[in-house]
Amino acid sequence: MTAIIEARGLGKRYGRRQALSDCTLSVPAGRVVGLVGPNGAGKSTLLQLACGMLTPTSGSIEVLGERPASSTAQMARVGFVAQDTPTYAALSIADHLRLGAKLNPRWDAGLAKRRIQQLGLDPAQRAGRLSGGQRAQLALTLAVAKRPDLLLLDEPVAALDPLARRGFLQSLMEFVAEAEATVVLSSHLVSDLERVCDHLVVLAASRVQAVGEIDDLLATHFRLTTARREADTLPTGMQVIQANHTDRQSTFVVRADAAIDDPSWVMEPLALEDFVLSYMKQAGAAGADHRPVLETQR
Ligand SMILES: Nc1ncnc2c1ncn2[C@@H]1O[C@H](COP(=O)(O)OP(=O)(O)OP(=O)(O)O)[C@@H](O)[C@H]1O
Repeated sequence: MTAIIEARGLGKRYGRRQALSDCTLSVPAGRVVGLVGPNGAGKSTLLQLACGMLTPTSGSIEVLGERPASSTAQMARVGFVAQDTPTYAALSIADHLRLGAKLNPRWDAGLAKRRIQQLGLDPAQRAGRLSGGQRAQLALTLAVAKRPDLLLLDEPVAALDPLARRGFLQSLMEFVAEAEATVVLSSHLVSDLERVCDHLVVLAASRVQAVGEIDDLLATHFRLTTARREADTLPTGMQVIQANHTDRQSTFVVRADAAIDDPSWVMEPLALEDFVLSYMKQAGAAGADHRPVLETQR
């Protein structure tokens, strides 16, 4: 399977702060990949390394088979919207679209115009006068109209109201289906990621904690409940991600390839949000030296 992003032992250090450590992952073509993790986990750093705005301090990353931003041809195939959705305050929306057409060889003028119309935005309006959400929509329009093979979006829906968020995610899915593009988007909203993503990367404490197809991740993680007992009494082949105990009862989030055939255990599937939270908590408890615990690739 062709990998659109291939990172090996990737790391980024800002002075003494290690923002990303030992990140090894492979993003398959045609996927919508959710990047999730707590504040300061390294999500923006990873996205900026992927678009070539940052250079690694260790390891390597390849995007579309090349070092990021290594050629204009490659840059034309990658769209990136930074977290602060930068636009030019003094330029109008129409100016932004004209600039997009001049700078991007694969520019889709019809799509850009349609999107601005659908959003009810006035093309004559200066970007500096737009609300935060409207500015985000303009930045997203510019990125999509570039017709990239890879679209990197850093918290694209953070500034959007719930209706606009739903609309944006819908149009993102249509874009992916039509253009057969790969999208990586970071978000704190797991429910949004669940709606549009088929692949997930959990980053916490500057490391990849879990990565893989969402269906595979959920098929191999469970919540186990039983009368109080310690984790080392669990059946073999189970990896404990998180353990909680009350006086009478123990609950474990585990990774397991098969169900337990023992009536003293209640084994339930895990919701995606609980899956993400379990890995985030585990990373928090283990501290910054924690090693990646799971890699599931098809
Ligand atoms: N330019 C910088 N200089 C120094 N430290 C930085 C810089 N940019 C990021 N960091 C640090 O690197 C770490 C990772 O930051 P990053 O912005 O990648 O996290 P994030 O997961 O995107 O966070 P958030 O969800 O809050 O946007 C943080 O500890 C942050 O303080």
